[in-house]
Order: sequence, then C-alpha cells, then structure tokens
Amino acid sequence: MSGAAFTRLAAGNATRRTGFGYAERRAALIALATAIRAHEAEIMAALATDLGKPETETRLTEIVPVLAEIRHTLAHLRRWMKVRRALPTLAMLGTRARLRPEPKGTVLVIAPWNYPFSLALGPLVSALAAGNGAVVKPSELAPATSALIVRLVAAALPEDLVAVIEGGVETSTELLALPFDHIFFTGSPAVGRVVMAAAAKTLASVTLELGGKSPVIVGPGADLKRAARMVAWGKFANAGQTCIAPDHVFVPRAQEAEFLTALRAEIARMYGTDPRASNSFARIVNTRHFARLKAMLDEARAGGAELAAGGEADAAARYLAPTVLTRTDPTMAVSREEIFGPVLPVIAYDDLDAVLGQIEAGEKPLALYLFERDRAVIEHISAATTSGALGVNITLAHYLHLNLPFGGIGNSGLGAAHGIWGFRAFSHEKPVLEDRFSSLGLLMPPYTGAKARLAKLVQRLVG
Ligand SMILES: NC(=O)c1ccc[n+]([C@@H]2O[C@H](COP(=O)([O-])OP(=O)(O)OC[C@H]3O[C@@H](n4cnc5c(N)ncnc54)[C@H](O)[C@@H]3O)[C@@H](O)[C@H]2O)c1
Repeated sequence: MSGAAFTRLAAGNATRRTGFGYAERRAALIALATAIRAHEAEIMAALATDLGKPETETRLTEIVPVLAEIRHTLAHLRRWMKVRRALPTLAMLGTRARLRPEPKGTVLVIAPWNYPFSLALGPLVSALAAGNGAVVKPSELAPATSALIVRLVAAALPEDLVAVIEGGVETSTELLALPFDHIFFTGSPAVGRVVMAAAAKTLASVTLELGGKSPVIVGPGADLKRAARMVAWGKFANAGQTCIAPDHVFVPRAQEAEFLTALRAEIARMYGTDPRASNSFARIVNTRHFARLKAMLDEARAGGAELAAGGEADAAARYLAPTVLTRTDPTMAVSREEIFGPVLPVIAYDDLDAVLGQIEAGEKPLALYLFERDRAVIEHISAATTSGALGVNITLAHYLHLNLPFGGIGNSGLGAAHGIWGFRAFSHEKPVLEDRFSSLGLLMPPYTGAKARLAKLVQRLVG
C-alpha cells in the first residue's frame, strides 16, 4: 500500500468518524458474516490447500470463532458504545464526567499463517465494532487463504473502509512505516519486537498476540485419562501449529507410564493407528517448517530422547505423525524453542515446586494447563504462576470464551483480544469533564492567607 493510498483511507475514516455509528457498524459486521457464510466452501478449500486442514477443524477453528465473535459483538455493541457516566470524586464535586469510547482511527491488523482466516478476520471484527477503518495484512505463508480473504472482504465491505494488502516481510515492513493509529499483531515474539519498535516511531498503540512455550502440569491428583485426552486434542489439533497448544507436559514420575499409555490410546482413538490415513489430522504448513521440526526431532533422538509414540515423517507430504518424546534434556531445541508442531515432550518430575520454579524462571507462557482434582493444589498453582491464561482440566477452550480476555503477558504478548477486550483495544475511551458548579475558582491565585487555609482543608479532606 502506498503512502497516498493510506492517506486516502485515513482521510475516509476521519470523515467517517461521526457517520460510522451503531447502525453502520452493525451493517458492516452483518455483511462480513454473510460473506463468510457465502464463501464457506472456498474457506474449506483454501485451508485444505494451505494446511491440509480437515473440514470439521476448519469449521470449528476458523469459521466458528469469527462468526461467534460477530454474533457476540452484535449482541453487546450498543452497550459497549454507550457513553458512560463517571461519578465525581470528592474534589470534583460540581462537575459532570463521562467516558466516550471513540474509534482509534485507521488500524493495521497483521496475521500469522497457523489460523490464517480467523486470526485475520477476528481482530477485524473488533476493529469495525469500535468504528475504525482497517488494513489487513494476511500471512504470505498461507497464500490460498490470503487470496480468499481479499475476495471475501471486497465482496462484503467498501474498499475505503477495509483494505486487504497481501505480501510478506517487505510489505509488512512498508505498512509498519505508515502512521497507523493502532497495530494489532499476531505472530512470533521475535517479530512482535520488530512491530513494537516500528510502532515506537509513530507512537501507534499496539496489541501483540505472541507465542512461546505453553506447559502442561499433570498434578499429583490428576485424572490421567482426562489429562491425556485433553492434551492429545490440544496438542495435535492443526498438527500442533497452535499458539496455545500444549508445548510439553510435566508428569509425576510415578504416573509417567500410565499417562503415556493413556496418551497413546487417545492418539489412536482420535487419529487411528496410521494418522497419515486419518482425515482428521492436518499437515505442516511448508517444507521449511517441516525441516525445522524434523531437525528438532532428530537432534532430540540423537541426544538420547526416546520415542513414546509416532516419529514417522514424510517430507514430500509434509506429514509428521503425532509424536511423543520422553527423556529430553534442557539443552535440546525441543526444550528451548516453541515447538509449534506435533511433537510432545513428556517430562517426569519428582518435585512439583521445582516444576513451578522452572516455569516461573522462564518466559511467561501464553497458556498454562493444569490437570488436578485437589482444589488446594489448583489454588496453589494458580497463585504461584503467571501466564496469559490458566486452563484447569481443559486445553485450548479459553480461546472460545468470549467473556474472557485472550492475550499473553511479557514474551507471550501485550493487551488482549475478544469480546469487549477486543472492542477496547481498538477504542480510545475519552474522558469528557464538564464544569457545572465546581468550586475550583476559590483555589486560584492570588494565594491569599484564606486560600492557603482552604488548600490545607482540601488536603485534609481529599489528600
Ligand atoms: N497469541 C496468539 O493469538 C497467536 C496466534 C497464532 C500464532 N501465534 C504465534 O505466531 C507464531 C507463528 O506465526 P508466524 O510464523 O506467522 O509468525 P511471524 O511472526 O513469522 O509472522 C506473522 C506476520 O508477521 C509478518 N512478518 C514476518 N516477519 C516480519 C518482519 N520481520 N517484519 C514485519 N512483519 C513480519 C508475516 O508476514 C506475518 O503476516 C508462533 O510464535 C505462534 O505462537 C500467536
């Protein structure tokens, strides 16, 4: 997008500011939902091309989240947009205060390739709900979905409201140099730093939805079968290419064998004895990521890690079986880097507090999962750890709960998405303060003795 094109979009949004009210925002969201429903078959086909994503998984993880975000937003938008009153504090008696949510202006949404449809359009829903114009930059690594998003958005929304700009790092870099009013980035922590540095130049606000390693703790009182089922589902959905996928599992040493048996049973239940033949298991996005994962696996095995399940790999088909490793060590890439694929290290532990200490010493995870029945242990771990979110006896599903903010902390992100938090990310809540009969005039210079005494009284009352 050229600077001139951006200026036109920004100018359009500035003139739209007062005209893009509840009815227009609602109409834009309904048009987007209608286009998504009309393009359903094309969405399925694009995701199958880019990620070998099974149709049901595409429906559940790409289409449903965006339609649900739209439905939730339509149900609550009038209330979110309301100008709210703020009660006067003692010092401000005699004034009237309100909070007016305003669109930030023209915003940029940069999306990753792993859920290339929902992570491009989900944030767009919040941007439109908050009254912004937007540029959406889908991921170049999911080209079929990227091209589809261009067609779908063009069919639904005016081009001076939303522009979809395709391209890779160069395009992204050019866009980041433009003076957007907010940047909503979903991707890796490394590129998140690039985005924040670029935003510093224009002082754009940012939401960073990043990644990292999300651990699972199987507690001493876990229901092992349930833990295995949830972990297998969370890890192997989209072949492990999920920002909140369980990265690795800590399991009490005495329960390791039983947990591994349960995990193998769940993998077989979900994907059969030959997951390659399953129509429920996705593929690795491209040969580069396949090679990265294969190298990680080979390095771990050469270093003494053992295969507890899977391990089969077919480069031509970008197929990597649901794989479980034991006996990994901290020097291996699987232990140091976000795995982002269907490889699951299971780590036996003797001391739960040492595990908590290890998690707290590392980068703050996007998600932490705990399997446990003992309420005291659940409360202890909730208090002892920091993460974007904590899932107890569940994986992934907090993403779908629109009355919860979704986001990371520290290395896993900044700010939050979904529901009202998405709306707020793209809004400026402007305080409007009106004087009615305040007594501020009594405190203005010249500072006579009476005013000095009054100031002391004010300090006693409100200070
Ligand atoms: N928190 C979340 O909601 C969430 C969701 C999905 C993925 N993720 C994370 O995203 C990562 C995987 O996605 P990815 O590989 O697409 O991420 P990425 O950071 O490589 O790319 C994301 C986007 O940034 C652009 N980009 C890449 N390099 C850039 C650069 N140097 N300058 C400017 N723009 C650049 C890409 O074109 C793409 O659109 C993982 O770390 C995963 O955990 C996070």
